[in-house]
Amino acid sequence: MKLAIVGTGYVGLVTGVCLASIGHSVVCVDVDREKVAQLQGGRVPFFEPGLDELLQEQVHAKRLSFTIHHEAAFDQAEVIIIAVGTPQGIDGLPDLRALIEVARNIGRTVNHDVIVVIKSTVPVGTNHFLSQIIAEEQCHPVSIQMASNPEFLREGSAVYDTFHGDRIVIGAAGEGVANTLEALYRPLHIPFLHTDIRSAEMIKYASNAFLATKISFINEIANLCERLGATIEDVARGMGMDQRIGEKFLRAGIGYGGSCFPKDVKALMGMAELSDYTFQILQAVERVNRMQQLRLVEKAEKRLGDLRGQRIALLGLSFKPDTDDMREAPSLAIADALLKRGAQVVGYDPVSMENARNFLPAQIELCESAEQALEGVDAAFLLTEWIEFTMPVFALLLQRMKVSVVFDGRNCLDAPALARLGIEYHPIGRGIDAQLVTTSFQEKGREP
Ligand SMILES: NC(=O)c1ccc[n+]([C@@H]2O[C@H](COP(=O)([O-])OP(=O)(O)OC[C@H]3O[C@@H](n4cnc5c(N)ncnc54)[C@H](O)[C@@H]3O)[C@@H](O)[C@H]2O)c1
Ligand SMILES: O=c1ccn([C@@H]2O[C@H](COP(=O)(O)OP(=O)(O)O[C@H]3O[C@H](CO)[C@@H](O)[C@H](O)[C@H]3O)[C@@H](O)[C@H]2O)c(=O)[nH]1
Repeated sequence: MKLAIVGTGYVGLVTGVCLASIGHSVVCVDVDREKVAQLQGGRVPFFEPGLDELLQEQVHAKRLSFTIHHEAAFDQAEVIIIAVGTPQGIDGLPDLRALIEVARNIGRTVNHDVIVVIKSTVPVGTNHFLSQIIAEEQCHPVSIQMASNPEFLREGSAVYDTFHGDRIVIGAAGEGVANTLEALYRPLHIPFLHTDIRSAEMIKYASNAFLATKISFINEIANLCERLGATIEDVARGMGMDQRIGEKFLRAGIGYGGSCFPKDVKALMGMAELSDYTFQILQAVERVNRMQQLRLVEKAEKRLGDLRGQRIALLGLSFKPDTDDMREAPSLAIADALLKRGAQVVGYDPVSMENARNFLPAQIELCESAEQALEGVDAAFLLTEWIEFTMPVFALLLQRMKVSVVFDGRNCLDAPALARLGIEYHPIGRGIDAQLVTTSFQEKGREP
């Protein structure tokens, strides 16, 4: 099938490359000239495991090409997949300007029958809204049919997720459109779910909001484990073994970040508000997440006292491992809170140093290696569970650099190994002194 993909970000590029690899002929278009030039040169403009090799293979096989010209991409395309950004707008709802521009371009340019698929995450009703814009701009008497096909890939495992997704959701008004899209994705052997367009749009937000809820929930349980002398990993394992709960997304830590959860939770609350409905659970999910991002700072203040002048290393800056994406990374809120308290902050990330420079305040010293970042620090904060930090050799590095206190926001370090090396370790959600807990219950006149 001949496809045009609009937007070559994490979603558009991965989708384009993967669809080319199952035999489709794909032209990707983006307004960012520099990005397109890099892609034409065979280079992926961001870090995503496995994408470079696959991209080069598909370009070489002449199934994949890149352009800045919409008309060239749309020419002969049977399906146009839109994957441009929908960042958070001023009112909490997504900013749809890029999508509107693409819809206008489609209306003005397309001179043959086509299916337009919205893959970007968009508020319920956006497909309908965009189809009106296309119709208003339409210059040729052709059939332009819309479909919603939300994307569920995760950054850092985007290629794997595209080939091994749990479901492909196709929201369409007619059977013809749904059948064409099913044929497009059939080689992936992923189960399909056919719905109406609005339900497909809602599935995306409901899924992300539910996952964010799971994270805030387990983080609150972790906070309680600390106070009641339980261990969050054991608790999460015990919960996850119940298949109705499931083991995934129960990792406690310093909260969720990234370009999706924070923005999509806000958007769903915004949609609720516009419908005169208050989404109370999500208000709490957001509040808990904001609080959770600062847990390590609180712990450090409790342990080290006034943080003014104390030198603190932030290890891992991206919002999760295996990506260089810094959007809404917890490291940003943590760096900010430490600076406000007068700490001297240094940072290191194995991959996202270039992006980190653009996102973090200039006062933060960025280092070329973990070793450099750990030089003379009073404490280290582990913020992203990159594999290099979880290797046994990293604990030895901490010892060699004479780091005496470590606050682990991802519970990814080996506590007994650190104890053997004489390093004080503060993870999230592991109650350390159940005796204290008993005392406090008794003080309140209650037997635990
Ligand atoms: N990043 C993810 O993991 C992920 C996963 C699922 C869904 N989503 C959703 O998919 C959408 C895209 O996300 P992303 O992270 O890939 O965004 P991104 O910011 O990485 O990329 C968006 C791309 O669109 C391009 N663009 C903007 N206006 C354009 C136009 N008029 N014509 C052509 N290209 C244009 C930009 O230059 C950019 O390259 C968003 O709605 C997001 O919520 C993202
Ligand atoms: O148990 C967990 C799982 C995740 N996280 C955090 O949650 C955030 C998001 O992680 P993840 O979901 O793995 O990454 P994303 O790339 O943001 O992917 C989410 O957002 C995408 C964009 O909408 C969706 O497509 C994906 O299905 C959805 O998982 C990160 O900060 C993680 O550290 C936790 O704190 N605990």
